[in-house]
Amino acid sequence: MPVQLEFAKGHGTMNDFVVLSDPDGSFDPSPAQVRFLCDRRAGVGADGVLRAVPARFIEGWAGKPELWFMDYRNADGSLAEMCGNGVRVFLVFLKAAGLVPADVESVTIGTRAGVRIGTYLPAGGVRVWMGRPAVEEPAVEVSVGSHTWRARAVDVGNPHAVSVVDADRLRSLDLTRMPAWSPSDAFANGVNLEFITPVGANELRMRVFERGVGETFSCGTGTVAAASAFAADHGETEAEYVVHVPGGSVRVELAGGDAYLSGPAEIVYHGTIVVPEEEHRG
Ligand SMILES: N[C@@H](CCC[C@H](N)C(=O)O)C(=O)O
Repeated sequence: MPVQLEFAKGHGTMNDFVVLSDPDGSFDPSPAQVRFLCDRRAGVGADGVLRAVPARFIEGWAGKPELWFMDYRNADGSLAEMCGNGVRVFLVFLKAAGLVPADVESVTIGTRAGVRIGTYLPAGGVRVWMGRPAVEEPAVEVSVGSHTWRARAVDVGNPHAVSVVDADRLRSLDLTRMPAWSPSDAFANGVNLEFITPVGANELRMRVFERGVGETFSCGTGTVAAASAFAADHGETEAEYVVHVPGGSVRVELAGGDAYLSGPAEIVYHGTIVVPEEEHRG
């Protein structure tokens, strides 16, 4: 049966999401329903879906059952462990929807990568504790067209591979198709691919090809991966970077092995949509 849903549309540095409130765990969208919601022509249009659901409804969740869980899906219907821009938008949504007290300063949420803690910033936006990224030596290769770079694999709860490229190349990269990586079995579950170039003291510019989406205007976990890889290249463990992406800028702090991501997030409209049960294209 088709389902009528209320939704919010939000974004963080133009990485955009359909946000759903599901307090009684009654709407677990199928991959086809996620694809419909994210379809920019036939549906709402977004890079992913964020479902706010109490963690007790998530199979396998071993943490506190009363937490709000950010159930994230990519636009192609696949599940991902984490979404950095999504956490900020999720926190803004929780407050706007009255799902957390209006005067709360920080919220701990569940994700498939574990808990994350977001703090509302006085000037707007959210700062998120992003866990402890695991950075590998540059042992994989990533290719776009005829160009190949060594890349570091970085685990930010979800998988990333970060390549440093020169500024002209960054501008002209063709990310309309998924870049290739080698060895081909390096990322059994796929990977998000970041391309970065330094643009000033502690400033990076980044483009990204996201697993399950394609090129997006921003990827929060990707910016944390980029900062972590760049810091590792320079033997730094304590560092702070502004990362510029096509959709804006975010700040990444690395301190004692922990990473923090700060940036804007907003809900831009609300709506109602009837979601078909099955694939909507014939
Ligand atoms: N845009 C997100 C990352 C979303 C998940 C990613 N595509 C994956 O499959 O791991 C972010 O802001 O981190």
